[in-house]
Amino acid sequence: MNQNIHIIGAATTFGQPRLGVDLGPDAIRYAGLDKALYSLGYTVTDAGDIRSKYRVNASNHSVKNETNLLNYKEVMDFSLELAAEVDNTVSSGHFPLILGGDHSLSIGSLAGISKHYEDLGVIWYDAHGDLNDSRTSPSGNIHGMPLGISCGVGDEDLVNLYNRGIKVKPQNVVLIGMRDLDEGEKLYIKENDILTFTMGDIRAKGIENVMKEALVHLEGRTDGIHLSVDVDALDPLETPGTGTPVDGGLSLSESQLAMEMLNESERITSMDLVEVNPLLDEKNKTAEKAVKIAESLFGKKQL
Ligand SMILES: NC(=[NH2+])NCCC[C@H](N)C(=O)O
Ligand SMILES: [Mn+2]
Ligand SMILES: [Mn+2]
Repeated sequence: MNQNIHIIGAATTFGQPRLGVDLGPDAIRYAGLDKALYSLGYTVTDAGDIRSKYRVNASNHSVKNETNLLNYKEVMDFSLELAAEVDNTVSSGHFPLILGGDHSLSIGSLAGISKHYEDLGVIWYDAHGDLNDSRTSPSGNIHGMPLGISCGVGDEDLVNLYNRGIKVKPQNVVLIGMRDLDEGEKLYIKENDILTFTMGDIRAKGIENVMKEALVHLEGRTDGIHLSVDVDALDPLETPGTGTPVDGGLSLSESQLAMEMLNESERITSMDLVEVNPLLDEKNKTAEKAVKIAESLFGKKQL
């Protein structure tokens, strides 16, 4: 694992309608992220937050429009800024650890990271596929679209953001924790043969076998792996402070085992940790879980 971690706060809320997810990066910091990483021996720097230049208020946020891409301009501008910061982070040899913020931030993080890899792999640890486009999205919320956009589907300017072309090949993607896929997403997964582990698969095979299969699939075909963790992959009993919770999710201990295995693989080269919304949380419990997940990814062992 890269010993130099650069934390980037991606304080965006425009990808979805619940106010407060832009406070996620500080909630994760206050839950003790940097101390946890220092104790594991890493050098940690923190860029502070990238924050939209657009003011957020209850009435201008997520107003329905005819394109079914809510807050399009806000998401576009934010993504460009984040992509540049992430690109510089990788160029300077650091591991980018991007704290969200809603999941639309992955448009920017993947745009910045993918510049540095021929065949970037992506592990999408989430209840959702985030593979919608404006036609298939039931909500118009762009946080339901970042993986689709990064795979080249949807609005041309978002697809070509920061550097032209597709950022991630669908065959280099693994979905883990799926339990709330929209019809269009299911179709896309089948048509593109995306390796997908639903909660049913995880219950049947166990998380250990799932992670092994995921790593075997990405071995050989990828030259780096980006891990995108949406805290709603975990069960809402574990992580209540998130905007689109779905029952029947992963436990903390399963997630810790998954992260430990990723640490041991030494293949993970960047990470997003997203959708922590402290305004929906109980005493910052969700941010504390996010820190535990990061600790396990960066090598904390139970024994
Ligand atoms: N990153 C997330 N939490 N995404 C939730 C997406 C929910 C739903 N599939 C939608 O597109 O609106
Ligand atoms: Mn999700
Ligand atoms: Mn997500």
